[in-house]
Amino acid sequence: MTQETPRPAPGALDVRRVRTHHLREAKRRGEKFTMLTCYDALTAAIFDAAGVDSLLVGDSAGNNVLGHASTLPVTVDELLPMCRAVSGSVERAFVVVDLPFGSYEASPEQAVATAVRFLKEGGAHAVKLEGGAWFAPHVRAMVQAGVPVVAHIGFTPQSEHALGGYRVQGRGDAARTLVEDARALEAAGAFCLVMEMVPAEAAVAVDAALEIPTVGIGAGSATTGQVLVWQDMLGLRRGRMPRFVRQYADLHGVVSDAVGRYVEDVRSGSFPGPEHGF
Ligand SMILES: Nc1nc(=O)c2c([nH]1)NC[C@@H]1CN(c3ccc(C(=O)N[C@@H](CCC(=O)O)C(=O)O)cc3)CN21
Ligand SMILES: CC(C)C(=O)C(=O)O
Ligand SMILES: [Mg+2]
Repeated sequence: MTQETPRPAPGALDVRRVRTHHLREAKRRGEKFTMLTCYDALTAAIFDAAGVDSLLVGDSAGNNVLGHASTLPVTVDELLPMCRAVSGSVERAFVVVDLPFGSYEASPEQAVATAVRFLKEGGAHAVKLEGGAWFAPHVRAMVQAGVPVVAHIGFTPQSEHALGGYRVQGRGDAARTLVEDARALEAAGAFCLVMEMVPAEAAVAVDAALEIPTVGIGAGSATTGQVLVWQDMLGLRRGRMPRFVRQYADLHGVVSDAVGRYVEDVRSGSFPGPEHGF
């Protein structure tokens, strides 16, 4: 006796091109979505084809591409070409770019001007900014200009010196402040909200207080989306991993071995072989 496998109803993210309303729809339907950082064309094409729903051209490029100790030195002019490379290499994924430190804080006008550059010159589909309720006017101005905005609260790396280092935010009573900030950012028009390094219970409270989907990094499993820095989850980056990372591959090992063999082969004269010549 054969039984027909029931075909699952297509999910909210079962689409040819991911858009803001699909991410919102995912939350309503209780479905999850994925986000990975991405800074170049080749990884963008791989992640897009592998089914990642959203790519973040993060200012974490400061640490992971440009060789800085933090995200603070990253500029718009550095992030723009990476953004263009990523947005030009995806067919399906939704591309979000970080507004770099110093490129939006001064005024809603400054935020609009920078965001417009990222959509116009970088091909981004949305921008992300770090901070709470005090940036509601900036969010509103960008949304009015036609820019989809992702908010980012909890540990906000651009404020590491103000926050006193890389620490969990929203412990105890501070969870209420996170909820208030999130509500203000949603009311200002943000369509999505990232929470970084907050206790799982605080993330549950924030997510429950919002209509818009939340994305977590070190924020437990209640958020609709999850985001990781790709060099962390694929084991390319050396050093101690943050607690919130699950490592899915050892690219550092793969690349070290391969490059080591190339060096050996050239030194020994075994590469290039006759088949590599003309
Ligand atoms: N490679 C990389 N991964 C990231 O996740 C990341 C960046 N770079 N650059 C920008 C920000 C900075 N972020 C980070 C980086 C490190 C920790 C970290 O080391 N956390 C430790 C200590 C936490 C604590 O002391 O409470 C951890 O174990 O999670 C956290 C957030 C997240 N972002
Ligand atoms: C860690 C994520 C959320 C980020 O902002 C980045 O990669 O820059
Ligand atoms: Mg960032």
